[in-house]
Amino acid sequence: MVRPDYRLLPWPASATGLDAPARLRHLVAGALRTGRPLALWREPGAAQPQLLVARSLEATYTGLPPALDDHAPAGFAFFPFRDSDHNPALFLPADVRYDLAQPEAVAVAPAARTLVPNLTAWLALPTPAGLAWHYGTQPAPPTATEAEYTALVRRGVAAIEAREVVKVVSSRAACRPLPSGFDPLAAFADLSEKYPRAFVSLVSVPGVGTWLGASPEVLAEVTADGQFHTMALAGTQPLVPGTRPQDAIWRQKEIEEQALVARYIVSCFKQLRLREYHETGPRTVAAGQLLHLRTDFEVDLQNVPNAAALGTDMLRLLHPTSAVGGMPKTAALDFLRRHEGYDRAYYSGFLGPVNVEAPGIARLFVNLRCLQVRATEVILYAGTGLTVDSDPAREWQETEMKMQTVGAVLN
Ligand SMILES: C=C(O[C@@H]1C=C(C(=O)O)C=C[C@H]1O)C(=O)O
Repeated sequence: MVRPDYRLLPWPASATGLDAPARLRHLVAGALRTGRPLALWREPGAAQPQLLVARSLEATYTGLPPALDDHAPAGFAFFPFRDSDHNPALFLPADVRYDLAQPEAVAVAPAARTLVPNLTAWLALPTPAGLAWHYGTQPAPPTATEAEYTALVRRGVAAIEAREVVKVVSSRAACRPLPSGFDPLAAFADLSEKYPRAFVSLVSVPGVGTWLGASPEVLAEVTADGQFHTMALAGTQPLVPGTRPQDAIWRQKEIEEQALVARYIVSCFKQLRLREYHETGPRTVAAGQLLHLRTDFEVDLQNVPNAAALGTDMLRLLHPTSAVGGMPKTAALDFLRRHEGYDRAYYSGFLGPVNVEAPGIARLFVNLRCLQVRATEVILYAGTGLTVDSDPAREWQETEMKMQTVGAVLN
């Protein structure tokens, strides 16, 4: 749905022969060529993706997590694990929108009216073959060998045994050569097809880089019918071909790990003095080739005092959740800062549209199962929740499996 104050730019006659994906490529090329940030995403279960182009890099800098109420600005949040000068918190204003479900026109927000002549010129150009993706200016992160990662896991387990933390989620980066002719737009389409229930995203921002992902995890969602939704997702095992998720058997370790995440969410509700919420699960869900335990939490915003602030307040309490940091939060984040040995950047941050479809609709996901595209290499990221029973070799295996979700597009 396009909001009434947007101006609709029809495609010129020269675009008549172009289908919606070709038009998408065309717009992406224009945004990249003119140094503009963009976000392309496909919501879980949706048939078509949507593109948003911000009018300028400067307009995307924001110091805070986005507000989740119907008066808040419309845009796409791209938030790092830890906000810093290297990894700024971004909010791409919804200046130019292209919804592939409505491929006949491009919508331009009132704040970006001055772009109309430039946009009209882009639309009339021939579709370019190569695209100039934005690359990050930070060096590639150090990657951990199996020996280094298992040492980190042992350290984490020791910190749990010493009661410094109850749970900590360690992670690592891995580097692969960029396959020749790698096309992020084709990879995005591939992920959308492979993972129909994931939140599939491709974000490209000057200086920050190009990130591609297929996330299974909702961080905070506010829906058209006035519901707030979040989830506790944790515990991992491979989906054995020919078996059903609901028949999976879980070990005590995963059950406890996931219960901690659920308890953390409940503690956030308690801090906001919210008692009226529905909790469903835990149940087993599939995410690509993996199974996880998931508990869903729903709040009917019609039934709570101060409903307008609830989404915003919850988001600020939730990030980073114990599914990606640990518990207690400060001690776990401190452990990671001291021992993890690399910069997570936007991995395990969050991303998604706020008030884009309509005021009051926001869908933010944890940035998991993602990779960063660089000029000659690709960086994959994955983590694992540690408990006192963690086996280092298994945790390494789990990061390998998690990297295969998005890594499938490199084969
Ligand atoms: C940290 C990741 O995933 C998180 C950790 C999980 C676990 O420890 O079992 C499962 C799902 C996610 O909440 C990741 O995918 O990198």
